[in-house]
Amino acid sequence: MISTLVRDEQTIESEVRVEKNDVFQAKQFNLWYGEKHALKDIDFHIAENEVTAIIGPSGCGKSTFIKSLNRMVELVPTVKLAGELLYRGNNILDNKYGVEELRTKVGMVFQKPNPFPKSIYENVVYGPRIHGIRDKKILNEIVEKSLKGAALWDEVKDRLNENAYGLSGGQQQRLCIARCLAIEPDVILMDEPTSALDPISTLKVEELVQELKEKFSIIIVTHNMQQAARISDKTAFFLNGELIEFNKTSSMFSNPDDKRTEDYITGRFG
Ligand SMILES: Nc1ncnc2c1ncn2[C@@H]1O[C@H](COP(=O)(O)OP(=O)(O)OP(=O)(O)O)[C@@H](O)[C@H]1O
Repeated sequence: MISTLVRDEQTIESEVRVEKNDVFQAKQFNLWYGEKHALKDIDFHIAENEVTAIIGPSGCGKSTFIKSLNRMVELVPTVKLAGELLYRGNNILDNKYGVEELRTKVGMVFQKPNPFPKSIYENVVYGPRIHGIRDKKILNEIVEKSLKGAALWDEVKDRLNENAYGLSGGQQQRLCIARCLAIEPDVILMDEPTSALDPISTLKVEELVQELKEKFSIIIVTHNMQQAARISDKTAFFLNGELIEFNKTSSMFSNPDDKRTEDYITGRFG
């Protein structure tokens, strides 16, 4: 009987902890904005080549959490951090860890498309140029590969020198994804990337996310629970700065472990 229980426990554990490497692990991670305790004792692991969705009501700490993963959150002067955030096994909160290097590995796409007021071409080569790539042939290859990766190439290949502001909102967001791919990241953070897009553009970005996870690990904040259910492998539910539940998306949406998760996903609050 005992051995059955032990085996069952292991099976439950392995449901989430499948045999893949973790890209990120949070260990007792805490964050304060001044006196405001915005993230509380977060223990969490994010597997590679998966889509991890972060859901929860407004103000629960979703954006704060993903902005911690590339240390962007530290741009807020009042921020205090405690605990550990491991990227590929190294604690990124360690003073010795280079933020620049981290940001070449962990790219980010924001809620509102934010292309630079430059040509489509210049937007994509911006990051590689900063990293010292000058060879025109290599830059051209990066542009084609990144735009293809972001499912935008066919729509823009004949207008690469036009200003990015001339693209539609959905195209601009895919350009921002291409700009992110151009630095060859390992992880892509997406903070509500479709909330400013129409349904067709949203669908394109969702399909793209499914393709991108073959090569990258994706962490996506979304207010849209149907979207989390459609595109993610695992889902984390945050509430008031706490990680309430983290599970396979199919399990969380069909049979949540915690009553608060159930209340949220069935629309009783939020
Ligand atoms: N720069 C800041 N200074 C002070 N408090 C902040 C700051 N940014 C966020 N907060 C607070 O931290 C908490 C978490 O905010 P966060 O933006 O991470 O929530 P969220 O879940 O992403 O919300 P939303 O879904 O509305 O974007 C909130 O109470 C918010 O008011």
